[in-house]
Order: sequence, then C-alpha cells, then structure tokens
Amino acid sequence: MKPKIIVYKKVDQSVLEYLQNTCNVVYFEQLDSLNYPEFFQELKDAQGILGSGLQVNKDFLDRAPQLKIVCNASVGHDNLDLTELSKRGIMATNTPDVLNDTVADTIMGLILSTARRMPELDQLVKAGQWGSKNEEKWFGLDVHHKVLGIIGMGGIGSDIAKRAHFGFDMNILYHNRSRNNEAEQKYGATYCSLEDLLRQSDFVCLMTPLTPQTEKLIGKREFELMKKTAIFINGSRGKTVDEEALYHALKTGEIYAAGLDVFVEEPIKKDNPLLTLENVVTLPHIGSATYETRLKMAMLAAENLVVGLRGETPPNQIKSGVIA
Ligand SMILES: NC(=O)C1=CN([C@@H]2O[C@H](COP(=O)(O)OP(=O)(O)OC[C@H]3O[C@@H](n4cnc5c(N)ncnc54)[C@H](OP(=O)(O)O)[C@@H]3O)[C@@H](O)[C@H]2O)C=CC1
Ligand SMILES: O=CC(=O)O
Repeated sequence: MKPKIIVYKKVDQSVLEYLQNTCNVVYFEQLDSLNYPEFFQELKDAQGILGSGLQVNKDFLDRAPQLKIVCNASVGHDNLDLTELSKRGIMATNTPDVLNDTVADTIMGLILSTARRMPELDQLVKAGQWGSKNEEKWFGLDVHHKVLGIIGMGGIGSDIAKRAHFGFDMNILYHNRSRNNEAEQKYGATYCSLEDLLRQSDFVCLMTPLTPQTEKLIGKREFELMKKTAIFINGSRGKTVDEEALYHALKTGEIYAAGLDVFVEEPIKKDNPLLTLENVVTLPHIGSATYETRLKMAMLAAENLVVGLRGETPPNQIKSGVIA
C-alpha cells in the first residue's frame, strides 16, 4: 500500500503527479481556520508532510503518530523543532541552493528601490504630483561603489555578494561565525566583526537563519552603530530584528531607510507603525517567489520526501537537533 502523505501548500500539478506515483497524496492548497480540523484528522495516519511554515513542535507531533518525514519547501527551517523531531526519529528536509539566485535578485531589488526611493516616487507620479521638472527632494543615494555589509554570508549571501561585486562595483564586508573563503576569493569579501560591519557599511543586509543566537541580532545598539546614511535590508526572518528599535531608528533618522521582505508577524498587521514610514520599502515575504524557483523548491521537497519514505537518506536532510 502506498504511504499517505499531506501536501499543505499550493504546488504545481507536475509535483503532485510525481508524488502520486509512490504516495497516496492528500492535498490542501492552503491551510486556514476552516480546514484545520480536516488537516489534523488526515495527519493522524500520515507518514509524510510537505509544505512550508507550519510550526512542527511537540504538540503538533503528538497529533501525528505515524509521521516519518517532514519536508519544508523552503530553506529556512525555524518552524521545525529539530530536537523533538530527532527524539521521535522523524526526518526533516529543506530546499537549499535552488533559490539562491532568485532571493539575491530580490535583495538587490530592495537595495536599489530603497536607495533610489522607487516605490515612493512611483506613488508620487501616479498621484499626479510630478509638478516641476526634477526636484531635489526626490534625490536618493548611490548604490555603486558603496560598502555592502552582509551578515550571513551563506548560499544566498554569496549570490548577493556576486551581484554587488560584479554588477555594482561594491566593496563587500561580511560577518559569519566562520570564514567563507570562497566569498573572499571570488567576490573580494572581507571578513569582519559585527560591530565593524555595522560601523562601516552603507548597506547592511541581514541573511542569517533565525536561531536562538540570531533572534533580535539587530536592535537598538546595532542601529546606533550604523551610519546615518545606512540602509538596512532584512531578507532573513522578521524575528532577527527588534522591530521597535528599527521603527525608532527610521523615524528619528538614525538610519536612512530600510528594505524589508520579512516581519515579526506575517502577514504584517495593517496598523504596524513601520507601514507609516516613507523610508521603508516592504515586500510580503516573496524572496524566492518566482514561478520557476517555487517549482524547483516544491520538486526538490518532493524528491526529499520520496527518497526519505523509501528508507534512504534524503539529499537535503537537516541534521537532527542541529540548529543552522
Ligand atoms: N526572504 C525570503 O524569502 C527568504 C529568506 N530566507 C532566509 O535566509 C536564511 C539563509 O538562507 P541560506 O543563505 O540558504 O542559508 P545558509 O545556511 O547557506 O547561510 C546562512 C549563513 O548565516 C550564517 N550564520 C548562521 N548563524 C549565524 C550567527 N549566529 N551569526 C552570524 N552568522 C550566522 C552562516 O555562517 P556561520 O555558520 O559560519 O555562522 C551562513 O553563512 C534562511 O535560513 C531563511 O531564514 C531564505 C530564503 C528565502
Ligand atoms: O523564506 C523562505 C525560505 O525558503 O526560507
């Protein structure tokens, strides 16, 4: 008999067909309060789940006694309690690398749109406020030849560095817990302490995973260390930043602007004060969201699931109990 699995996010038909070759697939295009009861009913005898974002913790796993594998269609896996999964002998997988270029493109978009204030000026033009020829108040900041500090020079960070180095002649600083020799050699990236990076960078780009060590990694003190003309970009997870401190830094001119793809609460609440600021460019967590890349991620997650349920080691197994 084919093992029962649940896919809990919208995926391409080709991914479903691939999974259906070896699995009995229960498909939820998306989960909401209406179909949660049905989802948890199905979970009781499911051996695998595939999707992204569900908090897979002790309570969840208590409701999934047959589970053998949890496949994130994302590279981030802060939604998974790896210790609890490991205790129960349940495999966990993610989808690294296939999204690096796409996320790096998004980050470059945030860098350019914050520095050159594109969304703000777009609104102005559409509102019929392009009164005079060219106003100094529309000026922004250069990107080329500036210093880009990348906190989290991993797969995505390296692809951001590549674009910034070859495309924009930027000087790259980075901070990790360990050195990234490849980024140093290929993109001339210079390793430095977090403090030095914050002081020297024109653009500070946060690209670490969310872990206990990176939660609120950037807060009041870190914004104080940044240049007044610094632009802060967050492509990691909302909780890596103290959002109140970020609001204060933007509101008081401690930093120039921010480009944010991720937030503490997603979807962001309408009354979040960050949304009142002109010097913030927001995106709805769409770093990897192109048709091509989302298909690759879903297919990779499906391959991990099929291999894992065959009793073999999936290509992107996350080390048990290890946080990033
Ligand atoms: N906005 C979006 O749509 C997307 C967001 N993401 C987020 O980006 C994150 C990174 O993805 P990816 O590049 O593939 O991951 P990688 O594991 O390839 O890179 C992560 C980097 O962060 C560094 N890092 C980890 N912990 C710390 C720390 N405490 N202090 C400083 N550096 C640290 C690591 O280096 P070292 O181990 O040496 O410290 C590594 O270089 C994901 O976990 C996810 O949260 C990913 C995809 C899309
Ligand atoms: O946020 C997206 C991811 O892949 O992680």
